[in-house]
This record gives sequence, structure tokens and C-alpha cells, in this order.
Amino acid sequence: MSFDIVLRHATGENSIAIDHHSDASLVAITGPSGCGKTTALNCVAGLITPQFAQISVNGRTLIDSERNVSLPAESRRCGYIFQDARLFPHLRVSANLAYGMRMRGAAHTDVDHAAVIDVLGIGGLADRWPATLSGGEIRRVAIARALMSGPEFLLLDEPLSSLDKARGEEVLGMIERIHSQLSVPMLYVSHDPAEVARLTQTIIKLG
Ligand SMILES: Nc1ncnc2c1ncn2[C@@H]1O[C@H](COP(=O)(O)OP(=O)(O)OP(=O)(O)O)[C@@H](O)[C@H]1O
Repeated sequence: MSFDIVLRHATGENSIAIDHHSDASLVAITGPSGCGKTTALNCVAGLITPQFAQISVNGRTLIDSERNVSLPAESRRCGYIFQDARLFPHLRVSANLAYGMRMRGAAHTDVDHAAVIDVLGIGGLADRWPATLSGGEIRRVAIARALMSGPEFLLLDEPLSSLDKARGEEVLGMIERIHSQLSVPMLYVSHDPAEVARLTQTIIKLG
């Protein structure tokens, strides 16, 4: 597994410069609020077109400004867990997860649905509406929905934000298990040095 990320992008007064090449399967992006962490993830996901980028994951080019290559977001095979989770409020948990499965592309990786539900401990939530879930449960369902699409890698944007310490610990433990048991590579955004240090030693520092 490898992340090769060369990225140059400016928004307003901020500019992002990343030159990262590693075989690490869990890479953290860290830095103070407003330094461009979410913007960097959006560039990898294909939601923003950066001013210059050469990004490949495991040797597969997502974007190369020099060669005029840029895969559309739906072809990048990433699962994106947004900072605000973004579950569909009008769909029960089971239907939110089914949406993830429908998003599978032709070249999706195999995903063991039962293992995902087991690792994230959401078996009992299938019939619930998102509005009735706790913050930690919402986060776990959002991670499961992203995994259901059979992504080649995950983008996680502050997945512990707005959780109390106990719930944060719980979700962090699940993320560690997804990484080790389900072998899903990750780009993990957090402003918290202790959280990042627990997960990985491969860190991209912004700002
Ligand atoms: N759509 C936009 N238009 C203009 N400026 C933007 C836009 N989105 C973000 N920015 C600016 O780009 C900079 C980086 O924002 P970004 O959300 O990527 O930072 P961040 O490191 O993820 O912050 P936080 O930790 O607070 O979420 C900020 O100065 C922000 O105001």
C-alpha cells in the first residue's frame, strides 16, 4: 500500500503544500484549524480540483496535473467519512447502509458486510432513524456506510469531533480494528496530536 501525494492549492489566504510518499497504510494529516486539512481530503476525493496535484494510491493515479489526468470522484474508489457524518435523515440505518452498497463501482474491493457490522457494533441499529442515534452511533454508521461501498481506501475527517472522551475512545478503537482486521488503508485528518500519535507515525503536517 502506498500514498503518493504532491499537492499545491491555495484558498483565500491559505495555501497547502504536500509532498508525501510512503508505504504506510495509515497516514495522518494534522495541523491547526483552518490550515487546509479538509481541503486536502477534498482534493484527494475529487470534490475540489486543485491548482496542481499528482496523487496516486497504491500506484493508481487519481490525478496528475502534468498529464492532464483527473478521475471523476465516483471513479476514485474512496470511502469518505465527512466531519459531520452526513447520514440521510429520511432513511433508516439499514437503508443508509444499503445506499453504500449501491455505490459500489464495478472494480470495488470485496467487503464482508457481516464483519463491518460486527467490528462497528451496529447490528442492533438497523431499524433506527438517524435522528435517534447518539453521536458515536452516527459516526459508526457513517464509517460502515463508507465501507459498504468496497472502497480501496478511506478518508476520515476528524471522526472523533464532538464526541466525549469515552465515545471517542470507542470509535478510535473501531477505526484501529478496521485498519488491522479489514486491512483498509486510511488518510486520517485530526488536529489532535495525541490521537494521531496513537494511530500512526506517518504524519503530514500542515500549517
Ligand atoms: N469553499 C471555500 N471558499 C473559500 N475559502 C475556503 C473554502 N473552503 C475552505 N476555505 C478556506 O480554506 C482554508 C482551509 O479550510 P479547511 O476547512 O480545509 O481547513 P481545516 O484545516 O480542515 O480546518 P478545521 O480543522 O477547522 O476543519 C480556511 O481558511 C477556509 O476558510
